[in-house]
Amino acid sequence: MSTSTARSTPASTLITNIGELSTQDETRGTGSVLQDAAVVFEGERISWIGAASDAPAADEMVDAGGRAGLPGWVDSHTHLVFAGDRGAEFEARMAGESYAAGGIAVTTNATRAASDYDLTRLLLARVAEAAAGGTTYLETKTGYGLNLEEERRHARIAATVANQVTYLGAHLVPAGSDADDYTDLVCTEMLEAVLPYVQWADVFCEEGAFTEDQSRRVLKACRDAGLGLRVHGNQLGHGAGARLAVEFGAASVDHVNHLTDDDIDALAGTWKEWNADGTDAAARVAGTVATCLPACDLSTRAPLAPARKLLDAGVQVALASNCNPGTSHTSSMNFCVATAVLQMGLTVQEALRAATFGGALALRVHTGEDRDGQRAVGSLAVGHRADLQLLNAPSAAHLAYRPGMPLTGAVWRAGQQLGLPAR
Ligand SMILES: N=CN[C@@H](CCC(=O)O)C(=O)O
Ligand SMILES: [Zn+2]
Repeated sequence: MSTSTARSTPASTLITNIGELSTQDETRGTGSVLQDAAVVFEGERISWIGAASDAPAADEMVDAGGRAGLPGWVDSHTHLVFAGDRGAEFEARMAGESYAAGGIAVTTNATRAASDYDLTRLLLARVAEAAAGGTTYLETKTGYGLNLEEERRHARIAATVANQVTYLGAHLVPAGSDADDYTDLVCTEMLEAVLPYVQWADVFCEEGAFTEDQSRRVLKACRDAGLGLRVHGNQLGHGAGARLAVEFGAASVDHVNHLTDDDIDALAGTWKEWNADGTDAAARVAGTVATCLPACDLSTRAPLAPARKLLDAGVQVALASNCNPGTSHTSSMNFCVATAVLQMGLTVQEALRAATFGGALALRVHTGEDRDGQRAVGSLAVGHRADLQLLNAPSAAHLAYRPGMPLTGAVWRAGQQLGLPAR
């Protein structure tokens, strides 16, 4: 992600006197939360982590003053390439209307009418807003273009700003199109047009959007084209989304509000090897992450996704903002974490993990180098990307203990401290 708010970077930075450091580093096991800790960055990478009393010297020293530190948020599900406003639709929903996929068309009209300049400006502003809230790595999607030229344009613009881009041509069948003809287009020329810009493909498998059969065609064509897969599924009702995600080895199924026990078992099955005793942490093969979107659940008055049940079944969970103008007009991961703790039954550390390591797992950047040659994100360990946030609080529990308070105190992305808006 690039914004103009980054400050110049010293060769090395020591952040010391961190009262509580939630590393989310799996290899530390139960010792992943350090007290009185310090971290050293060299360029974009973490070069040292440990007790503040043992910390080496660095070119620059930041005294955290006992505040809490944690990885930057990894937001693995957003729709930030859009223009227009759907506040009236939201207000009608709060007055009793229910959410339907058809609202997507309103944003499609407004987005098609926006220039490249305006869409880029809007996207940059949204990414900067997310970064000011502690998000240091994010995915975004196409899906408001819904014709070949517009989907290509949105993918191209997204790729200039987001860390990873997902092709969601199969978001809605545009008005006046035959569903099967449109699905064919998504699977052929449109797919070819977006390929230079995207790493992932997604399909909205839901009543009012794409059927199981159409979704299967999209997933197959996109997999054959070499894209990683994800699915918008089980948002509005019990559907085929989670099942298809497992069948196709998708990296995530997102929303998951309406899951049967069989769906949960199928998702858990993809994590069997990961969860087996004695598997080396670095060598484990990731399964299908269940991505929960609490801000969306609240904004659509949907039943909250069963994050607790999923975790208890052994499924890896991510929390993401789903920032979009229809169902979740917020990029606040602090809000998602607070909701997951207060309403979805997660512990503080489980929610932090889902919003950092879980998102990285869903984007397959939890370990090693990502597709752009960048480093692992979502956890703090030597060699990982230096993405860290300090809270204006002594512990991360304050995110849920003081919900809605402006707790993001300082953010580093790839070793660069971001200039946060003054309060
Ligand atoms: N569910 C499908 N897509 C978006 C909503 C899109 C819209 O209504 O504009 C979502 O993830 O919630
Ligand atoms: Zn979405």
